[in-house]
Amino acid sequence: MSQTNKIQTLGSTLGSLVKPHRTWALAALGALLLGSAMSLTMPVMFRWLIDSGFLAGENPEGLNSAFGYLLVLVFVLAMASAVRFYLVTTLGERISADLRNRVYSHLLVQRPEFFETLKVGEVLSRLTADTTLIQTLIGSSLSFFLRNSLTTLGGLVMLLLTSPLLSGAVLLLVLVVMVPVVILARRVRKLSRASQDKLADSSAIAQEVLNQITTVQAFNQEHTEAAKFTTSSEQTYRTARRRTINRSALLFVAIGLAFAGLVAVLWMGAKAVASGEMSAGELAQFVMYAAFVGAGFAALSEVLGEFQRAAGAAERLIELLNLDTTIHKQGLPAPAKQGGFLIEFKHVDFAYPSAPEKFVLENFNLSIQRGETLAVVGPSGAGKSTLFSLLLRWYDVNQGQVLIEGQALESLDLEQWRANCAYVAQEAVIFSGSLKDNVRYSKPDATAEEIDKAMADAAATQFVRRMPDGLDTSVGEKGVRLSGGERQRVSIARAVLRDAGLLLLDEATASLDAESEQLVQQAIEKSRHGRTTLIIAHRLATVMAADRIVVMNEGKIVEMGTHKDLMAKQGLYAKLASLQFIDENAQKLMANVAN
Ligand SMILES: Nc1ncnc2c1ncn2[C@@H]1O[C@H](COP(=O)(O)OP(=O)(O)OP(=O)(O)O)[C@@H](O)[C@H]1O
Repeated sequence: MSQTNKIQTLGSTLGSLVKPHRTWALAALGALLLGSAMSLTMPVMFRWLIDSGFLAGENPEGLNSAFGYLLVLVFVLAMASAVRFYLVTTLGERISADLRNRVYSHLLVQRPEFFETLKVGEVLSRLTADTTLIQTLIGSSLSFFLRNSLTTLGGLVMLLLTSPLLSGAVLLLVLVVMVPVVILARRVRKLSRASQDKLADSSAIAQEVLNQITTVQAFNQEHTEAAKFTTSSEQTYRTARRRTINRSALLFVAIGLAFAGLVAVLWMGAKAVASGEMSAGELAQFVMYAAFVGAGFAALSEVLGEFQRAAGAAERLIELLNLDTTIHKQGLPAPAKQGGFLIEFKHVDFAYPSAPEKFVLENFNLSIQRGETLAVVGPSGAGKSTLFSLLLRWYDVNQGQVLIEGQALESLDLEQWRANCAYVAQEAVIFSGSLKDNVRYSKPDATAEEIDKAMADAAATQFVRRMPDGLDTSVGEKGVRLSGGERQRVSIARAVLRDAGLLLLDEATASLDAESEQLVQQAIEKSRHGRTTLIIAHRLATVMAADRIVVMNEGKIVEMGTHKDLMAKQGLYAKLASLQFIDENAQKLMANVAN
């Protein structure tokens, strides 16, 4: 993006953010204008004081009222500044909260592929650090900039009115100061972006490691991980230092040149007073305005650095907000659940967007009847879970179609369609909160009876009874306080509670003991009536209970039929089944030995 485009996008983003709060922003602007006008009036007051005999001690009454006016001026200035500060800072907070909410809502509707390429830590850093920068920009830098621009501009006009010759000298000075400032500011901006990126990298590293802390500790990787983090944060530090060096240089140039010039102007002014070309009051007024202008430019150069950082942050946030990996959502009303759904995969080709060359499904065809329970088996990586990803529309097919009751899945209203699906992931997903919160995640308005029934169906009643606070027991982040099997039962209860027309179970019973598995099996058995159920399973017991079994290998269906048919075929299924039998026999043997 070119520099002008960047400023334009920053401007239009800021504009759209400020728009809903324009009354507030206008009030802030009013207070700012009033404050600046008061500041600019101050030197005139001083000139008047000096020239009307303040120095000579004449006219003591006039002196009293002049100081009285000055006091009023100071009071108005103080009030305007306080009001401006309140309005502007609050506006900054409001807008940064709006922006955070907007970015977060936008993130939540991104396709899963977005999160495959961008690390969660990085996203979080954008959500917090970058929005904070915008807050600083609106809540202080922008007002600082406006205030200083006004006093600088007003000061310049007043300088010209006071003494055109001396003003010429001051303007020359401004030009001399501006050139190095602009060059340095550009460098600061580049380094700012780099520094924010580096910070995001560090937080992405920390996020991943802290999420997997037990594995890190089990493999003694604490030192390696700490070293990785250190390397990353050292890079952040070095970039930040380079930025600070440049900003310091910026300050030196701006302040040094400005004040040196001021001294020169003062010298010229002193000579003018001595020769009677100027009154003492006029010189005082001139010097005050020149100080305004000098300090104004110095302040502007400083705030320019802030702008650059905020522009970097805004650029990244705009990038996020403009991302369009969202799924086209609106569409035809999804068909009503009438004893489940008729689902057809027709000539489906599919490759994950992150590996577009590798087709996970190729010319895949499958019809699933209304109310059918279909088991999907096959070796790891065969493409079983991918079928679920397509049915839940995390991804769309590359070729062919997925039809629901004869309608293309892509044409259906996504929210309505997903409301018809209940899904249990391969790895049970548990949120922090209570057991109850976790179960009713699928149906927030569920009654206590419905929750109890779902828990009972998922064979979870027993373990919940043993919990200190029953259903209100807090499970910890990601459910760390539950065992693997307990987590799985909670996520099954969640799916059962949804009472959806399509139930998708991805190895839902894998971490259950034999008894719980049997109980859940019975629950699935009970709940399969009136809905279409797809079960990905490795265990034979689960598979045998299905109406039909589909055997997949390398993205294709290689066999299909009942357990009996498939065993008779002596193909892949029979092979997988025999391995499973051996496995189960071995387990029984072990159990006998243990007893
Ligand atoms: N997000 C992804 N991006 C790229 N490739 C993926 C992604 N998810 C899965 N794959 C690949 O797609 C293929 C099928 O994966 P899938 O998860 O459907 O297999 P599966 O049959 O469910 O395996 P398992 O029994 O191990 O769960 C695998 O080769 C896998 O590496």
